[in-house]
Amino acid sequence: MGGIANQAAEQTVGQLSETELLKLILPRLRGNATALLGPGDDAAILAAPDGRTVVSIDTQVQDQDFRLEWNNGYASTGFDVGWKSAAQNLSDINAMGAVPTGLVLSLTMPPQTPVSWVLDLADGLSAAISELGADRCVVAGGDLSAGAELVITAAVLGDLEGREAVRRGGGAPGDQLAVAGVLGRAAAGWALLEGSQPVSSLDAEMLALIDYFRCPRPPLSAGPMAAQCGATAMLDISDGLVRDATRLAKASGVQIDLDPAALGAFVEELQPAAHFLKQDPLAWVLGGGEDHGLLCTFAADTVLPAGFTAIGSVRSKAETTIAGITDWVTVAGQRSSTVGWDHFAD
Ligand SMILES: Nc1ncnc2c1ncn2[C@@H]1O[C@H](COP(=O)(O)OP(=O)(O)O)[C@@H](O)[C@H]1O
Ligand SMILES: Cc1ncc(C[n+]2csc(CCOP(=O)(O)OP(=O)(O)O)c2C)c(N)n1
Ligand SMILES: [Mg+2]
Repeated sequence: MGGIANQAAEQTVGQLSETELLKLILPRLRGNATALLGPGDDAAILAAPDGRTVVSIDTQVQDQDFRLEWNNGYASTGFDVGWKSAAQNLSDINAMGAVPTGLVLSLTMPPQTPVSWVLDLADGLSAAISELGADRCVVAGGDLSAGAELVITAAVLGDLEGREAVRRGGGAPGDQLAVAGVLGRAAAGWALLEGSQPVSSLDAEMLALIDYFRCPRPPLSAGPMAAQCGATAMLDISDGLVRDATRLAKASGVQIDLDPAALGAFVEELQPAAHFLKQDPLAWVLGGGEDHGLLCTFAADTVLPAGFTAIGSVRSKAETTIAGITDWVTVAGQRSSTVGWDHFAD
């Protein structure tokens, strides 16, 4: 069987039937006894012990979210894209205070895609689910199609385990603003990939930043823990700290001021890469998406759970507006020059 699989791995997806391709992919997708019915029928069946189901979906499109050839010579592997697909989806479940229970995967591929690239994608997806600690998450099924470019979509389900979900709109004046996970590393990695210095010339520290862009590590236990500790609002940072903090501020009707001193450790570790690329590391920390950290507000008297760092304050929108501050999010009271990622903006 291994011999046949190896032979197929040298082929392109256009040389196989859907059934043959699925036969190769399915054993690599993480299965789990918690699925009442896994891949193979018209739909899968998962248990929903809480009675409520949390659901989210995220897509990656070739040349919009990853490149098969980056400017610095690196080629995104199937593993990278599979890992990120899982990570970005699991992160949205985490950000509600829930635990991922199931994921479905849709792959649109040009016929010339190597089978080995797709199998690598299945391995990356499964590795992220395991290594990030989504122990209850099963890959329940998916879909295959052909198209002009690679499009990878995953939808994920989650279980609140009896907790209340933490939404974006519960932040209140006087709350502490805190973050779990990292800020700016994926943006630095992305800048290196788009830069003109060949990947072969980068040192280990810079390669580690590219690794973080390729395979982000959302802090998956932090969401349920924050929910348990009474987080008043929460979301994951996918499009950049300032943009996502603005979403939280608008939903909560509050004004957020970020403390640059509290962001210092995140900025500091990016200094060598920033120096190398002649870019501003604070812009990566404020505007960089794709790290999938968690941004939370907690009441002033809440002891921050392990893994969270205070990075700013939450004020009354009405009061700050009267004081002449029009922005939902400021940095040390000033307008941020960095806004973050938007697929439809330039
Ligand atoms: N095409 C769509 N149809 C319906 N709802 C959408 C669509 N795109 C985004 N949304 C919803 O808008 C909200 C914001 O989306 P998005 O910014 O992608 O969330 P996130 O950054 O958490 O992944 C989410 O609740 C999402 O479900
Ligand atoms: C080729 C390429 N260009 C640009 C980017 C940068 N980028 C793409 S999506 C994104 C933000 C997060 O993705 P999105 O689909 O908005 O996730 P969501 O907010 O829906 O979770 C960023 C910073 C990239 N990863 N690859
Ligand atoms: Mg999100």
